[in-house]
Amino acid sequence: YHMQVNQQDVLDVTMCPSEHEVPGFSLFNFTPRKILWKESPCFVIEMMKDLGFIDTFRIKIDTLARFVLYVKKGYREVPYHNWQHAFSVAHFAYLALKNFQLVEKGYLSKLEALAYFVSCLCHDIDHRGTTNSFQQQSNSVLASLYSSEGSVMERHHLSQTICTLNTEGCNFLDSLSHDDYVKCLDLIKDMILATDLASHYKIHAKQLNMAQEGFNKTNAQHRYYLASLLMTCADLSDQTKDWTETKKVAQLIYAEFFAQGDLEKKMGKEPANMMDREKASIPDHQLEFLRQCCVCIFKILATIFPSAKVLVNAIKQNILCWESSKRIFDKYCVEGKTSYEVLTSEE
Ligand SMILES: Cc1nc2ccc(C(=O)NCC(C)C)cc2n2c(-c3cc(OC(C)(C)C)ccc3Cl)nnc12
Ligand SMILES: [Mg+2]
Ligand SMILES: [Zn+2]
Repeated sequence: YHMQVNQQDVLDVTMCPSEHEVPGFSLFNFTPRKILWKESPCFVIEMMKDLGFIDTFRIKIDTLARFVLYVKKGYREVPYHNWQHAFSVAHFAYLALKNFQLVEKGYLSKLEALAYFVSCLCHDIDHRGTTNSFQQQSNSVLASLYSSEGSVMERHHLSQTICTLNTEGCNFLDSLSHDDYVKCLDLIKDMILATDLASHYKIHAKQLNMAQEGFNKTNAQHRYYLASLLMTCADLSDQTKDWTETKKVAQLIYAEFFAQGDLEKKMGKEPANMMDREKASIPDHQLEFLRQCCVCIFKILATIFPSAKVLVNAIKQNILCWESSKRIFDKYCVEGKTSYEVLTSEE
């Protein structure tokens, strides 16, 4: 596991000009996918500087730069679960930390805030563009490693994160006290494992009544539920942006899902409808996912942080857009086009 990151790349990132004042960068409606690939490592450093992590944890910039470059290289060029997804998820963590004032108001400790941002950046490292159930079905190496504990992919993302930290010259956490270091890795473990959809469904009800009871900062369970909620919100943050962004992201997600479905057919398996490019009805599936999964999660967030109401409204706006585009899909699908052809053709 020694992909080379060359010294010049590290220097470029450490010297990145701080005049990265992109208008609206710290607003919820900013779309991080517009940041250039080449410049994204610089923006990660800028965000961490802005969040005060560099000073608080005495982080060496060249070590951090090397870590970020290795993490970026650790992502594969799959349609959705790539570095651009990781960067956009970390950007949402930055927005949440700043706009909800998570540390200032005592919702997260400084260490939890650092763990949250780093977990978002690393939460899908080395994703292959296939689901946990596909790991079992295909008897992948990862399934043999982790299927007894579940959350197969998430355990792999965690292990890749630890490996990257232990790579020569990459451990930017090495100035933390021993206790803080152990605590930080524990938090990263909980946070990355929280991004497994199955884990989310297990604790969703508990997160709901935590929000209704009122978040209690001294309750360790509440702090765990909040950290998990912040991870899933970050992972789904594409859905809180404008319709053009949401539609673009849907094209990427289904490119991945249908590639898996094609693989499953080659393996003689029957893919789920959602993975089958011939059978999937994208608007219906997205409407279900937004109504069943996204809206609920962000409503809980908005119960704790009223300023997150704008995110719920953005998702509701996207639901309306999927409903109106459903009529167009239905018309074209009658003419024999697949859902995906309509999604990728209509401008
Ligand atoms: C736009 C959008 N549509 C989706 C439609 C279906 C599914 C899906 O996995 N269905 C279950 C089947 C595969 C067994 C996920 C979707 N999805 C996610 C997503 C969220 C995840 O997990 C958290 C963050 C915990 C919810 C984990 C992975 C992914 Cl890809 N992100 N955006 C989307
Ligand atoms: Mg994931
Ligand atoms: Zn993700």
